[in-house]
Amino acid sequence: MAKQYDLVVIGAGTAAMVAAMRVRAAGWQVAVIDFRPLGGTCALRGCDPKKMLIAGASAIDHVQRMRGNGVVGDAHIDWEKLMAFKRSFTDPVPEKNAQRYTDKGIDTYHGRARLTGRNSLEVDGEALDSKYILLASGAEPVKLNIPGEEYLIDNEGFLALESLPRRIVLVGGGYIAAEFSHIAARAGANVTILQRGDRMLKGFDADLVAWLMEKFQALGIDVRTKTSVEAVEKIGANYRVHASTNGRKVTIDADLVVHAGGRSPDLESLNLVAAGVTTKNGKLELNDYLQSISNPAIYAAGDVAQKGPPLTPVSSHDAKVVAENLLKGNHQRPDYRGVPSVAFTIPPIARVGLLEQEARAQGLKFRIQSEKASTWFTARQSAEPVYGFKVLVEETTERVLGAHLVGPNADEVINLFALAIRHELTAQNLKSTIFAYPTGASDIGYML
Ligand SMILES: Cc1cc2nc3c(=O)[nH]c(=O)nc-3n(C[C@H](O)[C@H](O)[C@H](O)COP(=O)(O)OP(=O)(O)OC[C@H]3O[C@@H](n4cnc5c(N)ncnc54)[C@H](O)[C@@H]3O)c2cc1C
Ligand SMILES: NC(=O)c1ccc[n+]([C@@H]2O[C@H](COP(=O)([O-])OP(=O)(O)OC[C@H]3O[C@@H](n4cnc5c(N)ncnc54)[C@H](O)[C@@H]3O)[C@@H](O)[C@H]2O)c1
Repeated sequence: MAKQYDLVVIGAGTAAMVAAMRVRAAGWQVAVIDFRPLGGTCALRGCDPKKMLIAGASAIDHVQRMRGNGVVGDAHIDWEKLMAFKRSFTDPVPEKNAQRYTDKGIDTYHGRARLTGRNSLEVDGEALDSKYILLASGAEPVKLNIPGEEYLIDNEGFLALESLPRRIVLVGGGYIAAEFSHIAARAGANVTILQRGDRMLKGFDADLVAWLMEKFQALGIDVRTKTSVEAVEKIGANYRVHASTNGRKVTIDADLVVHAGGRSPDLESLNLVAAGVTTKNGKLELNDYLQSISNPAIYAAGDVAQKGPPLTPVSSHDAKVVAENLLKGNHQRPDYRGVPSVAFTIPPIARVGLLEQEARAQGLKFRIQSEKASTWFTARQSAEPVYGFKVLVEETTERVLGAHLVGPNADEVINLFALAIRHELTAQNLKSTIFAYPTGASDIGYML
């Protein structure tokens, strides 16, 4: 007979952990399933390991910026040891997660879950029945549908490299290409980015991205935009990447080719049809409560839901909403106002709220304060000329509509703008706040 649960969660990442813990705390019988080690993308293959490597790359960058300013001597990355530093965080994650689930009385299953009916699924030959099922299965690298696709490694492979090849090609020009290129270049690799779009980091403000590109150039990262990768060929131990740029064919030789061409949920492997869960244009059809419109027993949260931006804090927020709705009936809707996003280049670039073109498209009346602030004290004291901002303030209400930052502290200061947007603070509220000096936040008053 199938084992019975109140909630079975497919996936064991951020969304799964948050939802499972909350529902279990109310006494429900809960299970989580993952075919990978417990922990999810962020902790094992994304945000956290990436940031451990960025720590090494940042140290190199800081030394290089301060060279000639009182810092002497060389610093370089020992990739093997930097990887060991990364593993000091990632290796214990699955065991710690397993322990947390066990301590709370949540069952864990290892294997790929497939839905078998409206309230049932199977994992590794074992049948489970559940009153509710939460899809928290995240996203996977998209199929590029190019010959030689099998030669590319993805984020998981890159973040586990035991040695760093000399010539690296990144396919795509979004978050992953930006971050991985900054790590690899500072560790001594020759990096080429092949980006189909006409610029990198299309989710960020175009002016600020242009300022950041100076850093890519200084690092010797070869960024080729309007360049679409069409095939990857294996030649001996190496690769030849075939691309087209403005109709012209080009080839680039590499020791490693990395997939940075986008991620989307793998809905197919879930066998949604068996559970009567409908999709539209590659997305689950969900109501405002993150519940399937065709099967009320099924909810979704995080990257797989594709309701908010595919970021860790959004997965966590979705999961809290779903847990509330499961425990007390549908009453909470996700609220994605003021979700900040950072690409952890060195220096970082950040955004929250609306881009300039989005605010214009909405017909909003707003003023823009923007400056490349290379001469400001924040830039000077960190010897980092890439520093600038663009802030949009609504004319009638004085609300902050959007904030865009690049340079030192952008990854932290953006959170203050997020606070302002989410809680509808005015520009004057921010301006009149007394921030510690000299910190990144103490520049905010001059950005409004
Ligand atoms: C390289 C990289 C860097 C990133 N950096 C950041 C960052 O700095 N900040 C940020 O906010 N976000 C970042 N992200 C995004 C962030 O990692 C994700 O938004 C977040 O982890 C999604 O969490 P989730 O719980 O929705 O899914 P996941 O954490 O992806 O968990 C889903 C789990 O489901 C499992 N699964 C899938 N299908 C099945 C199945 N059929 N059966 C069983 N298990 C299944 C998968 O193995 C996976 O472990 C990054 C992503 C990547 C790839
Ligand atoms: N710091 C962060 O928050 C962070 C970091 C990494 C990843 N992520 C998450 O992971 C997701 C995936 O990141 P990503 O960088 O892979 O995707 P992305 O969507 O940011 O960028 C992918 C880019 O690849 C290009 N591309 C696709 N196919 C191509 C081809 N054949 N040739 C050339 N270019 C091609 C696309 O035009 C696009 O600009 C992001 O949406 C983000 O939410 C977040």
